Amino acid sequence: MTPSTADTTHTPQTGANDPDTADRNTTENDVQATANAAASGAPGTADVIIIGSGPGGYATALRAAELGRSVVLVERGDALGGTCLNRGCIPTKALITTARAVDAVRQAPNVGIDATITGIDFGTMVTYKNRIVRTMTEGLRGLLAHRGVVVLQGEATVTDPARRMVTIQANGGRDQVLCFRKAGVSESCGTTVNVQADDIVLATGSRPTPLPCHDFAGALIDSTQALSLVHVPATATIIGSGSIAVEFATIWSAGGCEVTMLIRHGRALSHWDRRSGTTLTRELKRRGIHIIPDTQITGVDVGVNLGATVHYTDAAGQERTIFSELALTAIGRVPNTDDAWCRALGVDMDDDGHIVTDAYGRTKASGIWAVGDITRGPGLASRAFAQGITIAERMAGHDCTPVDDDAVAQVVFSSPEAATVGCTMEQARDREDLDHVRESMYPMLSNARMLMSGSAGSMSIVSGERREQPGVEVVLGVHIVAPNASDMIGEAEQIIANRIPLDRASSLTHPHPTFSEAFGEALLLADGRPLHTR
Ligand SMILES: Cc1cc2nc3c(=O)[nH]c(=O)nc-3n(C[C@H](O)[C@H](O)[C@H](O)COP(=O)(O)OP(=O)(O)OC[C@H]3O[C@@H](n4cnc5c(N)ncnc54)[C@H](O)[C@@H]3O)c2cc1C
Ligand SMILES: NC(=O)c1ccc[n+]([C@@H]2O[C@H](COP(=O)([O-])OP(=O)(O)OC[C@H]3O[C@@H](n4cnc5c(N)ncnc54)[C@H](O)[C@@H]3O)[C@@H](O)[C@H]2O)c1
Repeated sequence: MTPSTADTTHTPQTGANDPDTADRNTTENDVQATANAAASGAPGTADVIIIGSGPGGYATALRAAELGRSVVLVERGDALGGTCLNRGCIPTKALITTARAVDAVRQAPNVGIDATITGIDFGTMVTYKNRIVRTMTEGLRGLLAHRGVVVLQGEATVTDPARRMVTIQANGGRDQVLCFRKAGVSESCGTTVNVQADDIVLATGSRPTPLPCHDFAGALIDSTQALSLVHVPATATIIGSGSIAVEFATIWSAGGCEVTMLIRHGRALSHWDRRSGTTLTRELKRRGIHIIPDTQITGVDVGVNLGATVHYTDAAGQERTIFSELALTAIGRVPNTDDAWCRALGVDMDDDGHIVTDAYGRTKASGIWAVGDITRGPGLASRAFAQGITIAERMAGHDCTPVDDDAVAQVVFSSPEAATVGCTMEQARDREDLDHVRESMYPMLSNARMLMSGSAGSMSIVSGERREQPGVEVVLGVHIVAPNASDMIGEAEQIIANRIPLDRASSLTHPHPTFSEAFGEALLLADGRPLHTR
């Protein structure tokens, strides 16, 4: 397996042999065989070709290669890892590390440390973020090479869906498609490369949604531009109240920026459970973030070096404006499925442009699969990883468990964190397959570690019975706001996804004294056996 070069000025060399496993040897032999074919001008072949190297694409590639399939992964960007590693999860969390440190210093006097913040060096924050990103993307390149995945750098299009032919063209100012078989070693392999595969996996990801009234321009920026800033803005307006809005409010506010959030509803995370949204909104305000609820954006004025003036109507219907150095639009993302070649694949798409698949990632078109943000469901790296594994195993003929979107946990890495999995009380009440739905609220400050943290929080558990299993109460949803919510939600996800009965889940111990103990106590409370609560 290797790509063929349409202009055969260069014969690709084979990668170094890695004798770790027999499967790897098979793959390397395929590489050699098709490299010879490529030299004679025949089309390159692979068992699987994947378009896009984000979490969905690279997880599929890693698992497919592990299962002994020959894999080509195509990425048009310079770095591997897609949005998550380069413009999403990793850089934001690297910057949030600073926000955590700021919180710790603010809390320091309460625990006997005389500490104040005399300045925040955003340049150092950016260097730190870039170093983390580089380490992760280079690590991914090394891992892919180790598994025998051939990486091509160029713009991919599916040119013949029926034959599963993908054409890769040099892009980004380069006149050659680059081929990586070893980490860090590239070979030029022509301006255009064709690869024919048994299976094509689409993993082209998503991009920020612009405001209906104004595209991104000047000081009206998206999250990618926000991550490229080399200074903290003095003032910023953030439009939206989802994960991106709340995380940038946390980062910039910690860096000394005066942040105003213009939100459509009465609370941040309005599509989450009410208690979490209300608690988090209060905590963000307590940290100095200005939140204006029930607004509707009517226009934005921007100009080079002139900042951004956002026009909106407030809760009373009054026309208002707010001026700031920057305005960040964070109102969701659109799937990258609008290219003509993608529309011509013969796959079904929903009204938002998401590709429709079955539970295993298979589209309507034979041999074409889709993974990650281009499919309908939570736009999360964690989900894309799990989908990628499922697709690779299904393509290899394995019997595997599909991803259950209803049991995918979401975390917002604010201060404090917010985390959710499963359904809210309102959603559970509306479902016809559930009976005896109820909600119990655990008072977070009765947990010792919560008390020590100096932060407020909330935790609620939604439970009920599934009609198919009457008499067995199970956990249906868990919603947490707490400094370590991201660590606690994993346990809740296991309990919900594996449908562990509430009486069994609540009988497990939790190390003492920990934040996770709060979840154990909340389960006991939900099961009608409260210990340290009334
Ligand atoms: C600011 C931000 C923070 C986030 N934080 C988190 C978080 O903390 N936790 C979490 O779980 N999720 C987070 N996410 C979401 C997460 O990043 C995405 O869900 C995830 O990256 C989706 O993976 P993907 O593989 O579907 O697509 P992407 O990661 O978008 O990757 C798609 C790749 O395909 C490439 N591509 C597209 N078209 C072509 C083509 N024609 N040829 C070649 N290559 C192509 C693109 O260059 C890109 O590299 C965050 C997102 C953002 C924006
Ligand atoms: N920690 C994480 O897991 C994390 C962090 C960042 C981003 N992400 C992912 O990235 C994607 C994008 O995040 P996001 O925060 O942009 O989207 P989101 O879907 O989380 O939130 C969008 C917000 O924008 C608001 N909104 C929508 N249209 C609007 C309009 N016209 N005017 C004003 N407000 C409007 C919505 O009410 C909502 O509050 C999501 O899929 C998210 O899961 C995840």
